[in-house]
Amino acid sequence: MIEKGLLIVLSGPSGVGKGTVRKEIFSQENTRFEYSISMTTRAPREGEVDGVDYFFKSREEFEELIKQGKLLEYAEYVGNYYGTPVDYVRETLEKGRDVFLEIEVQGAKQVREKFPDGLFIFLAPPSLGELQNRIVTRGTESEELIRNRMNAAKAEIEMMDLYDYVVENNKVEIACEKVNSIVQAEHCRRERVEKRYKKMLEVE
Ligand SMILES: Nc1nc2c(ncn2[C@@H]2O[C@H](COP(=O)(O)OP(=O)(O)O)[C@@H](O)[C@H]2O)c(=O)[nH]1
Ligand SMILES: Nc1ncnc2c1ncn2[C@@H]1O[C@H](COP(=O)(O)OP(=O)(O)O)[C@@H](O)[C@H]1O
Repeated sequence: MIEKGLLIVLSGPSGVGKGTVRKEIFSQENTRFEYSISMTTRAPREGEVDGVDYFFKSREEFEELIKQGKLLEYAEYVGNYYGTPVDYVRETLEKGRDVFLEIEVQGAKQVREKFPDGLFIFLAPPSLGELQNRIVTRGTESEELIRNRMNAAKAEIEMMDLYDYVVENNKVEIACEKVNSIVQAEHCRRERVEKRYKKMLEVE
């Protein structure tokens, strides 16, 4: 019986705009997803608040969380750990609410193994050239890191096949609309399956 919330995973290569799209979706008043705040060992940036943007942890604390099985997935990304708190995700889904994860591709692969029923959306760049432009204009990376990111991006783009949907992030508003439509369509599909299932049980 399908009665739990939907686990929505938005992923894609570094610099494609995952954070931008996620923030835009959550700034919309009618958003009904619950955003899962990640744990990280990276230092807070100016303006970031513990428990709002991330739960900021030391390396020791993070490794303890891994040991205790408190993370649904985790990955090391540019020298820092990032991970999703498993209890929050499971409890929120149990309440019938949709949970939204915005994570990099290694983590998304782990979630796919644990939640094959989740809805996996790959955010793709319009082109590799545009991806490089975005990483460069963001201005947070050195030249060497940009080269590393571009090499990693090619491998990340090949992982697109593991996803249910690919959304091109050309215009942020349009990418958000597409993500919202995909989620809505998935809910309708699941309701239909559930109705059919109930009917089948009535007949037996
Ligand atoms: N695997 C995994 N990746 C995460 C998690 N939270 C954030 N990320 C990803 O980590 C990467 C770096 O995030 P951040 O340091 O905030 O920098 P950003 O590149 O400005 O988004 C981004 O690709 C995020 O999508 C998480 O819980 N698990
Ligand atoms: N649709 C878009 N068009 C142009 N620039 C974008 C778009 N989406 C994001 N960006 C810019 O690209 C850069 C990377 O976006 P970001 O959200 O940090 O990516 P990610 O979280 O995937 O690493 C940022 O400077 C952001 O403003």
